[in-house]
Amino acid sequence: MNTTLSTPSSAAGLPDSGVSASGLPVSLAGLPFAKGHGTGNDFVLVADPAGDHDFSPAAAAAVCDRHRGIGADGLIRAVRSEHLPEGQALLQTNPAAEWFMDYRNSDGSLSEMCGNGVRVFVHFLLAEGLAEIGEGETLTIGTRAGIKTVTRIEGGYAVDMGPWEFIYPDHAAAKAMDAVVNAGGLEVPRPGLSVSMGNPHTVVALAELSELAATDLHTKPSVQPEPEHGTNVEFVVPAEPLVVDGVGLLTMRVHERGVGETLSCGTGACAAAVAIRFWAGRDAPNEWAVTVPGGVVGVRFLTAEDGREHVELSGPAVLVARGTLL
Ligand SMILES: N[C@@H](CCC[C@H](N)C(=O)O)C(=O)O
Repeated sequence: MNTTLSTPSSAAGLPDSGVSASGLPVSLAGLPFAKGHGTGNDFVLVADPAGDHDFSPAAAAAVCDRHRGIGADGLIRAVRSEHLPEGQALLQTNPAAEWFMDYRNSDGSLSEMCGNGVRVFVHFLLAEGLAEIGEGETLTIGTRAGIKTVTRIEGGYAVDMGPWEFIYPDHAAAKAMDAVVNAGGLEVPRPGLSVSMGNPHTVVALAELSELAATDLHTKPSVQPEPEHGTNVEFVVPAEPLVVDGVGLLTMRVHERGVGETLSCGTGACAAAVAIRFWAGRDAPNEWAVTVPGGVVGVRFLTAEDGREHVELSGPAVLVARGTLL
């Protein structure tokens, strides 16, 4: 007997209208990309100088899919600021911000900022010949969290992330915590502190590395109250002793908004240092080393030219591959 299976064209790998066999919009077919990471936080990077290739949330999610796409924690598009409304607004205050980092999480959602991403973004611009800086020189980058200055340093990049803020200033200052956080593997819910690094974070301190290892981040931790647009959640263990040679030592795992658990989060490392420094009090250091599953990033608190306290994030940036979207 002859049996014929009826298969929808998309499942057979045949394109639906407007979608190529890869599942991406046909308009993106042929677009070159690079793959890179910063301490294991990985990104697909696309150069789109004239802003011709805006990715829909679905297209970004398809590219970042680890089974059916290239696979990444986020998609980064390099666009000349003049071609995006957000970029044009930044150019009014700082004409040096030629390039804009258009960042999407792996679920396709936009984020204001990505600390590991902006280092890899600058590394990508240099590798593509779209910008040129030597060691000790800086590049001014537009992001949805404002302008960031990135300095090329030995072994990587240092980013002036700007000032940090409490998300609930009155509550945080009065009670030293402003959220209750629960996650699988924790015996009881924990107090958290909500910190903005341009994007939202909720930081929880744990006492032991064994407790950190037992925390289940396969599902999204519950955060009450949760910031309006969601939050990234950092679980942090301060070292014992906390400070060695003037540097505060932290170990962190993170559940990222729009992604899930990642090997590293630069803005999260900054938020973790902000919270632990706040809890530790007056004698806490200004320099921190934050160990994440994917490596170590540095965080420093500096008084900037504007007289405000800024956070500086430093770490490596690596490109691992180039290819073409089909
Ligand atoms: N991994 C990033 C943060 C990426 C954005 C985040 N998931 C959000 O939605 O805010 C980093 O290195 O900072």
